[in-house]
Amino acid sequence: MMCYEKLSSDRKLGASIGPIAVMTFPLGFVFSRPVLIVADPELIKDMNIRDFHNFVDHNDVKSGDPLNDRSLFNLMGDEWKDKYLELKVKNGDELDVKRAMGNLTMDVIASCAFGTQIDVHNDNKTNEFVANAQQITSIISKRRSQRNSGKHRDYLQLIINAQNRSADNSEDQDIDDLNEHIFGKTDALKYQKTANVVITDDDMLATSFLFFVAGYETTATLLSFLTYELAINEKCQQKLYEEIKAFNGNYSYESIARMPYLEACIAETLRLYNPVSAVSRVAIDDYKLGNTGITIPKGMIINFDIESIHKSSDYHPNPFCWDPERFMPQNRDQLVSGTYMPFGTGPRNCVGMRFALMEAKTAVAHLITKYRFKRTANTTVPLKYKKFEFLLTPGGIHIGIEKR
Ligand code: HEM
Repeated sequence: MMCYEKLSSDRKLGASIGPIAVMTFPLGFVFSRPVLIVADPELIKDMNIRDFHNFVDHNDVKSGDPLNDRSLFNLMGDEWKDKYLELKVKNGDELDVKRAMGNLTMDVIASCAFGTQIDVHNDNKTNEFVANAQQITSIISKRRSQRNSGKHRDYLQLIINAQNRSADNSEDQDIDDLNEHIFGKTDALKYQKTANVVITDDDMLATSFLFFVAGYETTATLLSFLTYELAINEKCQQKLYEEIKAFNGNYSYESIARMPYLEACIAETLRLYNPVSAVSRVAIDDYKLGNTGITIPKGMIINFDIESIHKSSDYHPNPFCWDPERFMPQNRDQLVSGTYMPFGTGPRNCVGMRFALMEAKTAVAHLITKYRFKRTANTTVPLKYKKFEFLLTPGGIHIGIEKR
């Protein structure tokens, strides 16, 4: 098993400062406001679950552009809660791994979020969606430039029209009644009918944009790091292959849920290579920070330092070692509660978590059935990272691939 120090120097910060720190300029300031860094699992749990009501919002990074300001990430307080529920309810050659996985996750997000069938790998020159997405979704920028020109002729307009119709359309009522007949009445449905949430065109654009940005790169990164680890850890790859092969190509939702080693490989990859190193909140009111004697003033920005906790030997023995065994059912009782949160924690954690996990597991099941990944002379061990990226980004992952 390979074990080595993988943090790039700019991500080592939290690990070296202890569980709580107010950082000084320039590192600990966001737009001239001081930031409290918290890397204590108990405090993070308290603040994100028990006292969530005081830390509902992310740091306000409003720019005046509705595409940014109306995205789920930037909604505040009750507005966020309404939107959140809405989404919950609807809700042999060498391989350049990062590129291949990016192609795959772009196909998936284009299909699931935008209802558009594309094939990035084979059609990246002529396909309009791909061409636009490569410049960060010009579907949306095109719309922005045509803001006052009435209705648009694109997929987003279809969704907006459908939503507007549903307010007074009896067909939707029929679907709800049918569901109630089969499953019985639910509070969620009652809430949906009375909440009277208004979704504007800007809300839909912002959400589409965020789903693309949040759903494409993160999952591509997870798949890239996992493929890399499988290539350099042959025994783990073989164990995974044998587990998946036993399902004879049946990778239904139910089958995927019965693959503990696949689950463990993904969980361990998200521990060691969590794409999002920290998440932030803003204190709605003054707040006593556990038994530290510190009171956080209203309006202070807090950064929950996920990276330090994932890499702390206090919680994860041999933290720089990629070892899926720690997430196998028989070993899970050794995990310390609250020390694993690649998707954040509490009511405002990642809304796309289940989608991302199912996408990644299904992709790996299909890939590993057909291909074997191998370390080559060009495979960089240990990996190098790009600095100052928002997500943890490898400098380049090159591995060998051969048909089984
Ligand atoms: C491996 C894949 C992914 C990882 C590691 C990840 C991680 C995260 C994290 C850490 C947050 C911040 C949570 C917090 O503030 O507590 C977040 C938020 C979010 N993610 Fe993900 N994510 C992934 C995939 C996705 C996908 C596939 C989608 C959508 C299709 C998505 C949509 C979102 C949205 C909309 C938010 C903002 C939620 C809010 O503010 O209420 N993510 N994600």
